[in-house]
Amino acid sequence: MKQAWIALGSNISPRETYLEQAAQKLKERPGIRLKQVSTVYETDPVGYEDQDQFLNLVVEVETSLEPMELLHICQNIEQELGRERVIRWGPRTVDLDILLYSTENMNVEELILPHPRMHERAFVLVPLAEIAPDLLLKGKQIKEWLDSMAEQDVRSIRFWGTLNI
Ligand SMILES: Nc1ncnc2c1ncn2[C@@H]1O[C@H](COP(=O)(O)OP(=O)(O)OP(=O)(O)O)[C@@H](O)[C@H]1O
Ligand SMILES: Nc1nc2c(c(=O)[nH]1)N=C(CO)CN2
Repeated sequence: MKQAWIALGSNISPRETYLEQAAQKLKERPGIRLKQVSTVYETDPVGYEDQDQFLNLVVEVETSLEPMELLHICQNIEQELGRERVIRWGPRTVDLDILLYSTENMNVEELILPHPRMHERAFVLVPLAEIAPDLLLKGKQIKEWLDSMAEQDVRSIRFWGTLNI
């Protein structure tokens, strides 16, 4: 069994329903156990700013699947929930990004681990620090990555609530 952390995001209504369905689907897939679910945060869009606000959270799973199998499950759930790729970093019903898979380092186009942009995204670090503050990313704890972020970026991540799963 391996541990993995997955970031979920949605900015198309009904955001919380998409997130709940995605988490539920993850939970029901063979080879995946949902171990922890962070609270949900409302966040300003990063990258492509002319779009609605996101709801974001992070989950920890225990899995017998290989990294690429886990990626394909995530992509399959995105498809089932109607995700369309139109604009890079644009609106989405649901997005599931694998942040970390155990201590695995991978660098193929289809799957980069750890996720290459996770350390610069407050919408990832805030929920991840809540469920895994001591987890190491490039030799540094998640709570230390968060401490080194600009205060205004961290303050823009607003507590929203919890998922019903
Ligand atoms: N760690 C990873 N988790 C999920 N997808 C990844 C990862 N590494 C590489 N990819 C690849 O990235 C491609 C683009 O994914 P996606 O459209 O979800 O990007 P995005 O979420 O909009 O942007 P970002 O990658 O910056 O989070 C996918 O085809 C996928 O194969
Ligand atoms: N606030 C926020 N911004 C984003 C998000 C996201 O989940 N939340 N996802 C992106 C691509 O992964 C790009 N920008």
